[in-house]
Amino acid sequence: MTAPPPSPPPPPPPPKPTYEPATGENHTNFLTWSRAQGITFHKITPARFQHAGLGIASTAPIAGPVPIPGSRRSARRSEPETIAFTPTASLLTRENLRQFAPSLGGRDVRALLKELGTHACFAAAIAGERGNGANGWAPWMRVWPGLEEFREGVPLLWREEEQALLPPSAISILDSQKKKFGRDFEKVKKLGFEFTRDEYIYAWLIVNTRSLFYKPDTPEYKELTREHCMALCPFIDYFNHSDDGCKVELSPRGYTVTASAGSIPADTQLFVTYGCHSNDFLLCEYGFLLPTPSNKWDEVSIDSLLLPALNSSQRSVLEAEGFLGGYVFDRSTFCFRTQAAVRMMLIRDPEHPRSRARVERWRRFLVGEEDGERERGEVERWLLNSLTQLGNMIRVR
Ligand SMILES: C[S@@+](CC[C@H](N)C(=O)[O-])C[C@H]1O[C@@H](n2cnc3c(N)ncnc32)[C@H](O)[C@@H]1O
Repeated sequence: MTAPPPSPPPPPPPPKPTYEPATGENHTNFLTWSRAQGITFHKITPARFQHAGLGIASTAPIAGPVPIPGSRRSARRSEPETIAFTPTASLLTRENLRQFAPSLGGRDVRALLKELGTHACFAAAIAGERGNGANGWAPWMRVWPGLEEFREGVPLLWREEEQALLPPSAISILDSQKKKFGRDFEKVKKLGFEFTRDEYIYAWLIVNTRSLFYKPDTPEYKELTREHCMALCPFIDYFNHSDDGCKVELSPRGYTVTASAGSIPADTQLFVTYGCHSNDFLLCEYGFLLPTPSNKWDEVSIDSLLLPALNSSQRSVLEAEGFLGGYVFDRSTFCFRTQAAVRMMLIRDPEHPRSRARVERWRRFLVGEEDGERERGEVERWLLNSLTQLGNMIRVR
């Protein structure tokens, strides 16, 4: 008798998901609180991911807007499943600030919003309520990161010598953030709030990292500039960012999240998109970076190379045309502003009458009436040289 053939080896176990559902008491309480508020979520769970901290994972396949087979109109797509929904009444908005923050006491909330603006005012409300266990939104506040977690990622909280290691493009974002925070904290103190710097900066960063664009169709919001149109949104603020995330829609009922394209398999991290942001911006404003090739909005500022290379006459012509500063390159090309500046740099004295013809040609290039071929070689040499300089700076760091 011959021996039976050896049985095939068992199939390898499925790869272990790279997340653990967030099961701590604070998260469980928050989910119970959420359901009681009418917040709904399906086939997803808050989870901790390797390298990306807390976020949202799918626990089962989720249907997205897939093309309907046989449909004559190729644009017809199936209704996507609702992944998460947060009703308006649960948000932190300008309208319900008083309800959210009893600590504002007898203050005139309208006047406060006018004086401080939305960001600084929300931060004052949060700083005043964070320690209030009886606050109606307390279970939500308990799942937010703490100040120590912010210290790891957010440059605003780093020591000066750490901040100095950032590239110039990030330093300029950080500088404006420092100014904005400084102004807000000063105003808050003048209005008699007695927060420590740590208390206020924590709340200010919570607003900075967790707010959504919020512009309901009301007369008040028509008057507001974009930077003041924001709300904080329980549950939907669990979603991390990618450059291509789920769709988040605002209606008078609230915010709804659906898959933006195709369906989502189980055990996948779900993202939303915070905006078309470069890695410098994500790091300074949110405290994280996307891996380099995966951020389609990434760009590198070359202001620190280009601006010092312009003489005062070149700067003043560029300024007059609205082309001074804001020079970047992305994964495929240098921006048009850079073209404008480098081409201006080739005209040594643009305000002198003898340069008139060249400056006119430069202006025609700006409006697309001149192809710019004549200067192309010189422009490309300058740009190549600037890339080499940047490469050297990066290696030194
Ligand atoms: C609105 S919260 C998103 C959910 C979140 N992780 C939390 O703390 O609840 C925004 C923060 O999440 C983190 N974050 C968002 N997207 C990320 C990503 N793609 N990778 C790593 N961290 C991310 C950053 O710390 C950011 O400030």
